[in-house]
Amino acid sequence: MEATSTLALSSAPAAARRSPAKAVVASCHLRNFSVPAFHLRTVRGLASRALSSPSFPGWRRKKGSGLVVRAEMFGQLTTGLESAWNKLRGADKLTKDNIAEPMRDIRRALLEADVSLPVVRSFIESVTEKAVGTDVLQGVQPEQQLVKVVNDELVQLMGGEVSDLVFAKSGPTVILLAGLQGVGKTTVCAKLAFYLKKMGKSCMLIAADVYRPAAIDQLTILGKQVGVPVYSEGIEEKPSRIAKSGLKEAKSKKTDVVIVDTAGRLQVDKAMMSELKEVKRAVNPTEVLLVVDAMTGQEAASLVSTFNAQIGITGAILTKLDGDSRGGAALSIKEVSRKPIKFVGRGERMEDLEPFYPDRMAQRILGMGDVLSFVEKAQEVMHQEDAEELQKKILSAKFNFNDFLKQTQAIAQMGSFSRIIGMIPGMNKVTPAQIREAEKNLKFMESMINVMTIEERERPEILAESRERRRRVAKDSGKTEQQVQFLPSYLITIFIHV
Ligand SMILES: Nc1nc2c(ncn2[C@@H]2O[C@H](COP(=O)(O)OP(=O)(O)OP(=O)(O)O)[C@@H](O)[C@H]2O)c(=O)[nH]1
Repeated sequence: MEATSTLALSSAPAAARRSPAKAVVASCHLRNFSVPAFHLRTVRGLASRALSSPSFPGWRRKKGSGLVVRAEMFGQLTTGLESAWNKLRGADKLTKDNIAEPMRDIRRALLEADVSLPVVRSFIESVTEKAVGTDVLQGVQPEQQLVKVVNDELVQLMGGEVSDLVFAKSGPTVILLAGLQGVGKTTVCAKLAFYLKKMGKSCMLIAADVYRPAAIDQLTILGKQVGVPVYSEGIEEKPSRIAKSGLKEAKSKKTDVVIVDTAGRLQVDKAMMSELKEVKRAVNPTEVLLVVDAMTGQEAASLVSTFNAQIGITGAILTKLDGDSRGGAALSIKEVSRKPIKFVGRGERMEDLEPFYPDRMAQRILGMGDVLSFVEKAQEVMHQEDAEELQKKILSAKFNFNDFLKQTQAIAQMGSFSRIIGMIPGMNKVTPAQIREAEKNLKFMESMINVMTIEERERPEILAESRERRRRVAKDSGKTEQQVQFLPSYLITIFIHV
C-alpha cells in the first residue's frame, strides 16, 4: 500500500523565503501544480540558493529533472533499504519466508555501506528474530513494521542513547583529542570549544601538535574565530610538558574546559601512541576522544578499537559526515569498539559539530522523519479510501478547496502542527516561529474558503476566471482581491509517500 498523506502549505513563496528547508521541499513538489510563473521562479530561485547553503550538505540537483533533489548523505544505504521494503508490498504479515528476500537486500545494503561483516551478521540475525512473530500493529503495513524493527535495531547498533560529554567534578575538565593526520582534529578542537561556549562553559585550547607548525597557527586562528584563548609554547617543548603547563594556566584562570590538540600521523605508529600515553599521564583527562573520518568507513571503527586498546579512550568524534554517502563508520564504531560516538562533524563551519543522536541518525538512514508515528497518526484520522481518492485527485491536478479543508481538518485532529511538522522528512529545520506563521496562514486561507459557494470550492478555476467572484469572496472574508487571486496557487501540497 502507498499511504499518502498530504499537508497543505500555505504561502509557499513567503515561507520559502524565510526557510531554505521549505524552499527545497516546496520546489520538489511545485512541478505537480499549476502555479503562477512568478511564484515558481521565487521558490526555485530560493531553493537553488538553499541547495548551495551549508544547511543542506549532500543535497543535490538531480540531473535533468529541474530542482528535484534528494538527500545523499547515506543515500546509497537508504536506496538499498528501500528495495527491501518494496519487496514486502502486498504482504499481510511478516513471516520467515516473506522476509528472507528483504533481509538479503538489507544485508547487501549494509555491506555496500561498508559496515563490517560481523556487525552485519548480528544485525540481520537480530532483525529477523524480532520481525518474525511480531504482531503487526493495527493499521500499519508489514513493510512499515519491518522499517520499525530495522529502525530500532539501528538505534541500538549505534549505541541507543546519546552519549553526553562527561565533566570533571572539580577543576577543569580536560578533553584530549587524538587522531590520524587530516581527519579534522584541529578543526574539532575549535568546534568543540564553540559548542561548549554556547553551553556557558569557559574554554582553553592547548596546541600540543609540535610537528606541524601550521597546526599551531591554524589553532590560533580558529581560537580567535570562536573567541577562545589558545595556549602554545611553539614547537621546541615536549607535548606532555606543553599540555601540563597549559592545564596549570587554565586552573589559575578557573577555566571550565581544556581541549588538548595532539599531533596526528599518517598511520598508527609506536611513537604516536607513546606520546599520547605521556600526554594522557600528564593531564589526566576526563575525556579522551578519537577523531575519525567518516569517509574511511569500517576502517574508522577498527581505529577506534586500536586506540582504545593502546591508550584507553572514552569515545569517538566522527567528522566529515556531510561527505559520507555510505554510513559504514557511523554504523560500525559502537559495535566494533564498544566505545560511543559522542559528536559528529557535518561541515567545515564552527557550527557544524553536534552531539550524535543514534535515533535521529537511524531515521536519516531510513530516509524518513518520524514516519512511522506519522503514519500511525494519519491512519487514525484518515480512511484508506479517502487517502487513495485524494492521491488520485492530486495527481490529476483536481485538488479543490473542499479537499484542502478536509486535509486541514484531518491534520488538526492529528495533533499540534509543530508535532506533525517534526515527523515529516526534511522538515525538522522548521522553527516554531515558522510553524506559527504556517498555522496563521492556514487560518487565513480557511477564512476565504469558508465564504465560497459550493461550486467555487469544487472548481477553483472559476475563481480565477471571474473577477466578480473574487471581489465577493474578498469582501465577505475581509481580505483583498489580490489575496483571493493568489489563493489557488497557495495550495501547494506536500506529498509524503510512505
Ligand atoms: N566537509 C568537512 N570537512 C571537515 C570536517 N572537519 C574537518 N574538515 C576539514 O578537513 C580538513 C582537515 O582538518 P584539520 O582540522 O586540519 O585536520 P587535523 O586532523 O587537525 O590534521 P593534522 O593536524 O594534519 O593532523 C580541513 O580542511 C577541515 O576544514 C567536516 O566535518 N566536514
